[in-house]
Amino acid sequence: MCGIVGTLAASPVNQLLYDALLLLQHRGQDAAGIVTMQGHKCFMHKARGMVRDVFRTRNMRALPGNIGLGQVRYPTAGNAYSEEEAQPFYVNAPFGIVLVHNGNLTNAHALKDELFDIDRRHINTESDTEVLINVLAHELELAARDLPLTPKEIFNAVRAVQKRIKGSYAVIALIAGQGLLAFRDPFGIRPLCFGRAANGDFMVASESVALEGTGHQMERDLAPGEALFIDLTGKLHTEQCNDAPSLNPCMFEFVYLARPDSVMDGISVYQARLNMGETLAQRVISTMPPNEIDVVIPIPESSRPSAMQLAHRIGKPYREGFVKNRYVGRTFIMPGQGARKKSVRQKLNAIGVEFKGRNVLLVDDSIVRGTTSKEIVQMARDAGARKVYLASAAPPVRFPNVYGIDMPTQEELIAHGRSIEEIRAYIGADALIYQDVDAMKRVVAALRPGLAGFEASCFDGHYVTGDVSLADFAAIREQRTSQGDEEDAAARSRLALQSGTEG
Ligand SMILES: O=P(O)(O)OC[C@H]1O[C@H](OP(=O)(O)OP(=O)(O)O)[C@H](O)[C@@H]1O
Ligand SMILES: NC(=O)CC[C@H](N)C(=O)O
Ligand SMILES: [Mg+2]
Repeated sequence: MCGIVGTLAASPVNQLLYDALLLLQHRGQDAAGIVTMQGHKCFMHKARGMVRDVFRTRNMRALPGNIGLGQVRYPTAGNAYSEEEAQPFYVNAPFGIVLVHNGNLTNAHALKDELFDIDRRHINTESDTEVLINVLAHELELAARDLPLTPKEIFNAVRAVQKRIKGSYAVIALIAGQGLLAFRDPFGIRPLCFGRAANGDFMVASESVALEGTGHQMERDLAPGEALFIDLTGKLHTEQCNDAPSLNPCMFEFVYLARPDSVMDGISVYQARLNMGETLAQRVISTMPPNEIDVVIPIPESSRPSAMQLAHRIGKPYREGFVKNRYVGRTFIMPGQGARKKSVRQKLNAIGVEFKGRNVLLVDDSIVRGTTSKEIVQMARDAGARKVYLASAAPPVRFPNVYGIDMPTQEELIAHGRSIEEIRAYIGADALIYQDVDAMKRVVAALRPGLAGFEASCFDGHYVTGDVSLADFAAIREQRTSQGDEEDAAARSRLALQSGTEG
C-alpha cells in the first residue's frame, strides 16, 4: 500500500509533490521518489528513506517542470533495501515513460518470463512495478505504432495491459511530451482519486487527504478499471477500460492503512473505524460483563476512533494510557520482524496512573503478527494493571495477502492455525475479543451503497480476483521470504535513523 501522486499545474510542481508525499507518508516509509517533466525531459530523484530524508534543497532544485509524479514505498515485492526498486521506474521507449504503482501483481513471476521470451524485454530487479511498466511500454508501442498518440491509443494500451496483469494496481505514469496517465485495477482494490485546485491545477493521488492538504478539491474516485489521461494543455480524458469492472476496496485500508481523515470510494475512513468500534462493543458486551472493565485504552495510533466509540457504547471512560513517540514510524510496515519488535517498545510507553490497580480493556485496530499486542499487554501489566483485556477492531488475520499488504506467508500470522484461546494465551491477555468478519463488512458497506464487496482475503480467505493460482501464492511467498533475513539485519541497523510523521 504505497502512496502515489501525480499532478499537472500552472507553475512548478516539485514542492507540491513533496507536500503531497508527506501527506501520504503513512503509506510507505522505505523509499521515496519524485519525477518532474519539462518539455520532453524527465528529472528524477529517488532514494531509500522517508520523504524528509530523501529530498534536500539541491534535489528539489533539480526537479523543474509543471507536471510530475511521486511515490512513497512500502515494499510488497522485491527487496526493501534495493535502491533500484525505489519508485518511480523509467523506460526510454516508446516516448519515455515514468511510472509509480501502489499494489501487487500476482502474476509478476510469469510475466517476467513472458516479457523476456516473447516481448524481448529485460527486467533487472525483483520489483513487480518494473514488470508493470514494461508491459505498459510494450502495449503502448503496439497501440500507437504508425499512429499519432491520442487518448484513444493510450486507453487501448491500458485495456491490453489490464488483460495481461493480475492482482491489484493503482498506477500513475508520465508519457514524455504527452501528459499524465492514471488507471486502477478492475476490482478497485487499491484506491485512487483525483481533483482540482481553484486555479484548475490537477492532482491524482492514493488518498483524498493528499488532495485536501495541498489545496485541491476532490472530484471523485477513479472507478475500478477506469483510466484517465490529462494532456499538457490540461484537457482531461477518462475511459472505462474494462468490460466487467466491480468495486471491491481493500478492507485493510479502512482497518489500518489509510489516514482516518481520508474518504475512499465514498467511505469516510474515520466513520468506518467508528462503526467497527460500535460492533466490537457489542462483542465485548456479549463476552463479558462491562462492569468488569474499569477503563478503555487505545493502542495508538490507528485504533483510536474504534476504541473511542467502543468506550462510549459500553459506558466506560476512554483514557490515553500509552504515549507514542512521534519520531518512530509505523511498526507494521517496517521490513523485518526484528525491527518491528524493537520498535514497539521504542514507540509506545505506558502512563502508570492509568493502569495501576485497574482492569483495562486495550483496543487495537488489528492483530496481525501479534508483535504489538504481546509487548503492550506486558507493558500494561508492568504498569500495574490488575486485569488486561484486549479487543481487536478487525477479525483474526488468518490468510496471506497478495494484493499489496506485506503478509505473504500464513505462518507469520498469529491467528493462523490457532484458536482464540491459544492466541489469548500467546499474547498473555486475560481475555481476547475479536471483531466478527460479517459484522465488519456490514457496517463498513453500509457507508457506501452499491459496493460489490470488499477485498478482505486476509480475514475471510476469499481472493476477489479469483485467479490466484497455487503457483502464484508460492512465487510471491518464496520471493518475499528469501528477503526476510537480509531485511531484518538491515532494518535493525538503521532503526535509529527512522523518523516518524504522525504525532
Ligand atoms: O500484530 P502486529 O503485527 O503488531 O500488527 C498490528 C499492529 O501494527 C499496526 O500499528 P503500527 O505501529 O504499524 O501503526 P499505527 O501507529 O498507525 O497504529 C496496527 O495498528 C497494530 O497496532
Ligand atoms: N505497497 C505497494 O503498493 C508496493 C508496490 C510494489 N509492489 C513494490 O513493492 O514496490
Ligand atoms: Mg497500531
